[in-house]
Amino acid sequence: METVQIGMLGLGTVGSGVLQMIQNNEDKVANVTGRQLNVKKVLVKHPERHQKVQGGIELTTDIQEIINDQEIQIVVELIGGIHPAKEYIEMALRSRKNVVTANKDLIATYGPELSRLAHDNDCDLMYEASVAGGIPILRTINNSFSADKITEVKGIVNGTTNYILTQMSQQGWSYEKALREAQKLGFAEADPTNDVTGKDAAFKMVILSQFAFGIQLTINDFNVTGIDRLSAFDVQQAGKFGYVIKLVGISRVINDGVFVEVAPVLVPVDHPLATINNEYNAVMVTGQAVGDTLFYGRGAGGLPTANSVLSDITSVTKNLVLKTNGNFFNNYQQRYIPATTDQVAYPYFLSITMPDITGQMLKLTQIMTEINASFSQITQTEANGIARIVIITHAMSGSQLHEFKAQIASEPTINLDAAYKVLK
Ligand SMILES: NC(=O)C1=CN([C@@H]2O[C@H](COP(=O)(O)OP(=O)(O)OC[C@H]3O[C@@H](n4cnc5c(N)ncnc54)[C@H](OP(=O)(O)O)[C@@H]3O)[C@@H](O)[C@H]2O)C=CC1
Ligand SMILES: N[C@@H](CC=O)C(=O)O
Ligand code: NA
Repeated sequence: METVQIGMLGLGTVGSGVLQMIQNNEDKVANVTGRQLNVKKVLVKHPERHQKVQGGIELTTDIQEIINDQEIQIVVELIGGIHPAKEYIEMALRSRKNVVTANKDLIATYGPELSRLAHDNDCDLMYEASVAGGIPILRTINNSFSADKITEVKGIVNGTTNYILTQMSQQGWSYEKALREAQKLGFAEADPTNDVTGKDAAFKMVILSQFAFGIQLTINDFNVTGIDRLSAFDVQQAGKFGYVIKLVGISRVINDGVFVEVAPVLVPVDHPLATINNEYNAVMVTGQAVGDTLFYGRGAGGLPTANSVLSDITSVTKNLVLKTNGNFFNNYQQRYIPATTDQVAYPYFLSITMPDITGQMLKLTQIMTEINASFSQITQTEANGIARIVIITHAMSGSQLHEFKAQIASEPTINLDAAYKVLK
């Protein structure tokens, strides 16, 4: 049987998982593709850390060793970040090597440009692992929703933050302890800033929006809020109202436009997304014909992510056999029109502090009345002369919320500490 030679860039959490899977599952891959897979060379930064690597694999710190190797037909990029991953992928594609990557930062930022370069060189560029780790979501949207009109894609697409929120609420762990553990388990990015600030989830929503709606956008086109400023008080209060707070990405068609956001939102305890815990992710895709569908699985971790990388490697291998490399991974294209804030309506959870003195509550009620918004539920707790008011509103538009924030900002004694959407 012929062998397909692979060059891998990076041998961390995901790279090690890919190596393990290729070595353990070679029979099945050979059965499915008619080819043997062999990892010939691996690019690393610190070769001294990888001395135990077996199977005749050559370690290198020089990318040219892989680019100039005529036998290597597939380059698997698992370094992460924009540079030098982008330059390495470009070099590989220009040398007519197919590329598989798990790099959402890069694909969300330069995906269309790199896909064009791949196409121009008759190469594949596939990135199933870039969204929701082990959940096979991109190929599913591409293949199985090819005719249905998708109206919404929403879900939990960052494993690290979902792990942190779960441990904080179920084990009472501090934010710092939960983050440290997520790093130890290999869920977090090398620098976890993008995880906790919502940027990693935002990259994934950019890619999901490309597949679901055909639109090209960047993370600068929509609001992104992470969990780094979420207070334990708000998590507790949400619980008392019957909600859990999850970091959710939403991409939703409204009239002719698309509304996209990543933020902590209140999810009713009986909603499917409320039951997604730890590093698990879930993506809910709603189609006009099919209605709601839900895809669930591990969103981070070596082996689950490696499974998605291997699904791309086997697809590329099948294309090599059939000589059909060079098609776009996603070829749905539509113009992107952002939905305007007055079109987007949700109930809100508003967390407010004010001095515990007469007249304050009246002011708050007057502001709500002036902007034509109303309360659905409200609680007040007090400590040290400060009243903490938590409100769940009826649905209000983004413009009403904006006006509410402006009016509260002009009241020196009333502070709006948090405003989160509430899912229905
Ligand atoms: N971890 C996860 O659960 C998931 C990760 N991803 C994505 O997969 C990719 C890899 O992530 P992960 O495995 O966690 O990352 P790690 O930090 O665990 O591994 C990165 C690897 O890349 C190597 N590397 C880094 N910089 C360079 C460089 N300049 N030149 C050569 N080698 C370099 C490192 O080498 P050395 O070991 O020698 O230092 C290391 O082996 C990222 O894009 C990430 O976003 C996607 C889904 C899930
Ligand atoms: N850091 C990411 C890894 C997968 O994409 C996450 O926690 O989801
Ligand atoms: Na995936």
